[in-house]
Amino acid sequence: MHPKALLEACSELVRLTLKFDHPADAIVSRFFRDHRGLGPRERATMAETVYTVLRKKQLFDHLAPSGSGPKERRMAILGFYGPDDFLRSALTDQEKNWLDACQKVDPKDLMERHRHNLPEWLVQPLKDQLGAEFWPLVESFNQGAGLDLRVNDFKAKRADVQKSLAALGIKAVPTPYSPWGLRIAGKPALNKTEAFMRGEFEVQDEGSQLLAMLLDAKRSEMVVDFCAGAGGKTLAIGAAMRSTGRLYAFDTSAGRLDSFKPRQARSGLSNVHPAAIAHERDDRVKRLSGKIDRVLVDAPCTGMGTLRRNPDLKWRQSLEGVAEMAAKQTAILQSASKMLKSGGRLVYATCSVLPQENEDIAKAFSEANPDFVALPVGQVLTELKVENAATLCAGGEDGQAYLRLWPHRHATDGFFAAVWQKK
Ligand SMILES: C[S@@+](CC[C@H](N)C(=O)[O-])C[C@H]1O[C@@H](n2cnc3c(N)ncnc32)[C@H](O)[C@@H]1O
Repeated sequence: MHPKALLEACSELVRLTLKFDHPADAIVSRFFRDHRGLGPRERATMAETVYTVLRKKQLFDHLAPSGSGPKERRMAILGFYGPDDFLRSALTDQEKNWLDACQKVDPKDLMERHRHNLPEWLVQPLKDQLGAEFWPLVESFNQGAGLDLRVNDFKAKRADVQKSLAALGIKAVPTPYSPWGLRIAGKPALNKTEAFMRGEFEVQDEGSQLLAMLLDAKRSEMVVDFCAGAGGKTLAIGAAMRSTGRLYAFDTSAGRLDSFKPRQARSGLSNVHPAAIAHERDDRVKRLSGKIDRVLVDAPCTGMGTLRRNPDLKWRQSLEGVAEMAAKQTAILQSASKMLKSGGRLVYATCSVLPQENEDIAKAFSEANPDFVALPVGQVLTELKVENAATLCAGGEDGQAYLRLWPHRHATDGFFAAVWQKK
């Protein structure tokens, strides 16, 4: 594609995503579906350009007014993902001069908000938790996420999947904490590989794998994945149960559960029972009251731990949104906990880094439910033989109360988990 046409296409996609009326990944996928003639390289340039604009929006909003032409074009120029000379061949002389001036700006001369590119309401809670580590976190949010796989150990061994990928020239190394994980170099296409089609692995962040591990589901148990979505963690739990017992995958979104079907078929698991529920007090939930061994609540959340992948979320969320989410999380956790039998395990998890969705919810649950004993996550992970478990945790007197994963520390998304046992 001619550089001018590619820059135009990037500008159009930037215009569409900056409306913030739908998630950026959905807008990008739809655009590519509607423009089937775009090749893989053009798609990669366009997607990365859009994501750079979303990551650095505050800085680009600051630099754009000194340029000319439509704003989305100026944003696309600033965020363009590709060689500088290729970009410049698409620009007018005026634009080239403006870009020169922008590229000469010394970051040290910028205001803090133009360097961290985060909404104000998100800055203080992060600084309060991280202190000087706030800037390494900002850096990692701007770098994009890596690619992790979870080997389906019901079907294959991690070392064998690693070998079969190596035979295709795909470099994979074991993840540091999850015994099921492989970390892939680069972003190779994996879903056409035979190992994938045989159901030997799924793409899953190492952090998500650790959340599923915390449930520690065993053969022949009755288990509920309360917010199963497209079933990423359901598959990990079902494999841990060796396809025995009963694993209910609940979600209020029938559409998400539908996307689980092909994944379940590949996985070879026959113990999973997906079911759409109307809300957390659905009759299906009530019927299981006191009957379940383990419940995972992978709660809907603001996704503020996933800004490496979903940078648009920070612009589509607000403090009011966080408060609404917290009310929903409290209600879901309370309702889901009713299903547990005596001695059963409850895991509450989010992919948020905000205490309002994490520690605050967990503490309030513990206070309101004295029949649930909080288990220190550091101890649970150590029992599961996860290496350096203590470094994955925070909170409580010894810093071991909760799972607390951070992109800049653990190379995972930001995750939280709390674990309880019902008396
Ligand atoms: C964080 S996502 C789950 C991701 C999923 N566990 C996975 O590993 O792929 C949260 C899910 O909660 C679902 N949800 C929202 N409200 C719910 C409710 N009241 N009861 C059950 N699920 C709900 C959403 O549809 C969404 O799929």
